[in-house]
Amino acid sequence: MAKNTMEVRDLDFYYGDFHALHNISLEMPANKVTSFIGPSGCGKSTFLRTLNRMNDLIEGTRVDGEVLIDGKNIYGEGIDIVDLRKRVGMVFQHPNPFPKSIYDNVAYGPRAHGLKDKQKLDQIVEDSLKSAALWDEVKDKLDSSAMGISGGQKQRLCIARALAVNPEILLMDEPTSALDPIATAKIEDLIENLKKDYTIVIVTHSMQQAARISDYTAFFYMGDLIEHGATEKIFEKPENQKTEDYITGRFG
Ligand SMILES: Nc1ncnc2c1ncn2[C@@H]1O[C@H](COP(=O)(O)OP(=O)(O)OP(=O)(O)O)[C@@H](O)[C@H]1O
Repeated sequence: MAKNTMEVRDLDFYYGDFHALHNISLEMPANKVTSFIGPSGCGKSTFLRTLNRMNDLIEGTRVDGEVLIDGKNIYGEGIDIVDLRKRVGMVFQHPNPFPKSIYDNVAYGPRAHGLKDKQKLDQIVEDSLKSAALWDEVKDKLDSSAMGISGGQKQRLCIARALAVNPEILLMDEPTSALDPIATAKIEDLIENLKKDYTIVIVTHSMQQAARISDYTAFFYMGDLIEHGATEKIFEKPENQKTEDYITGRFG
């Protein structure tokens, strides 16, 4: 398996008695973008959250099956959740910077992991903001509040914050759905660039977005993974009738 490839095997997920995901198996290759699409409630976000154990925070949930990173099961014995969330970063639908300065938002993770050296922190903040294509816009106001920048800038700041702890995999849950088309285009360009260094998994409501930015697409329906494969194949020659109905707008 290539480094930082994520592979899910026979995964079932339950919210109490509700069986939300049924026997999902899927590989998300390194240095590629994999998109999850499907109608509302089909389980895309739930599945994304199983990939860094965010669902553990919801009471009464249960997971069966395996999620492997470089062959190691994140639900197996001896997994350190703090270390896992460092390796598998997450960006949410609504940009959620902390009510702190731009600098402190990005430095937050490295500091939480014990880094105190100012020079090293400065470098990480600069590198992360550059990687998130935000540096030029904020380099002269790093001490200003993160609450005072635009929505698109906030989302790139959240991406910088995720990158600052040096993850291997980046999960994004509808990262542009709260943004205007220009801010969306910037984030899409950024994703395209980031895949050189990271494995990227994104939930999107926009089929156009999935078609534009992803190498692989997985279509979910009512808790089942119906079909997955190369994005062009899914959009141009789907094998399953449900996939075809969805991408041609017949439902959802
Ligand atoms: N915390 C929860 N407790 C119980 N059921 C939940 C919870 N979160 C989601 N569900 C249910 O699990 C199923 C999958 O939801 P999920 O949010 O993963 O779907 P989705 O495809 O991401 O939807 P959307 O596109 O609307 O965000 C739905 O039936 C939903 O009602």
